[in-house]
Amino acid sequence: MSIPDERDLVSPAASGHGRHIPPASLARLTVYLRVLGTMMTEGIERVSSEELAEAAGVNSPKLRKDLSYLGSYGTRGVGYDVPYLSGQISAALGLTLDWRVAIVGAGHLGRALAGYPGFGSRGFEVVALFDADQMAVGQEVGWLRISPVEAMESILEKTRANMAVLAVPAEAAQGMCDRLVDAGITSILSFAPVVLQVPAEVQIRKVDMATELQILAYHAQRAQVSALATDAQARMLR
Ligand SMILES: NC(=O)c1ccc[n+]([C@@H]2O[C@H](COP(=O)([O-])OP(=O)(O)OC[C@H]3O[C@@H](n4cnc5c(N)ncnc54)[C@H](O)[C@@H]3O)[C@@H](O)[C@H]2O)c1
Repeated sequence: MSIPDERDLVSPAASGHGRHIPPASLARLTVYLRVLGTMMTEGIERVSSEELAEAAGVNSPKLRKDLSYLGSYGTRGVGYDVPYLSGQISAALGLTLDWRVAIVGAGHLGRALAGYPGFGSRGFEVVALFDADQMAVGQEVGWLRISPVEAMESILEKTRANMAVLAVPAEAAQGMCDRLVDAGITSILSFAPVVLQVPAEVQIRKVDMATELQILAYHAQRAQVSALATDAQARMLR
């Protein structure tokens, strides 16, 4: 993901509890939600913060801090009610809303996203897929048919899309973003490697795998340096 900024924070209204949720906590909340979902399918009704933290791969003080943003503190000795906590996180993340996603750009990425069956169970229904290439228009991807971008506004209205994913080349991204905004879309996820300008009321997130890889490389290099330093220290003490 791109470097977090103010826009990466959930608005007080969206958090449902009047507090901003920092981006790192927000990311972990989605992990807790997935873990709680698995617990519910296994019929688990209560979970301690230690158990939930372990299943999510975090420490329990961090988990308790994250959940405190929702006003959820659990009950000492009893833990958290699994379905209730899951509902609370879903509400804070806005997942109780009906998210209907349109994908703009049906190339490698757009088709892979449109064909992925895992979004529905996480609350996101892909309702339309657009492309500017007449050769692509009409082709089927999963259960969707690629629509011509010329008809985007009317199809967005007809499908009641309220979220969009931009998977077009960088040079087409701002123009398509403007059209989405003009059509009333206020939540946009962009894969295009450009900075997009949107009005303040529009939420935009950028997915940048190259940035993620650079961050990963930085941490891997730090871990290597620190392992070498520990080695050298151990040799000196021998
Ligand atoms: N963030 C990441 O990690 C990541 C990874 C891969 C690709 N990307 C970016 O995602 C975008 C898509 O990548 P891809 O590999 O799918 O490219 P692609 O060339 O396979 O697909 C792009 C598609 O967009 C269509 N298109 C062009 N202009 C359009 C317009 N105005 N309206 C609608 N459709 C239009 C093209 O016809 C094509 O089908 C690119 O900007 C790429 O740089 C980002």
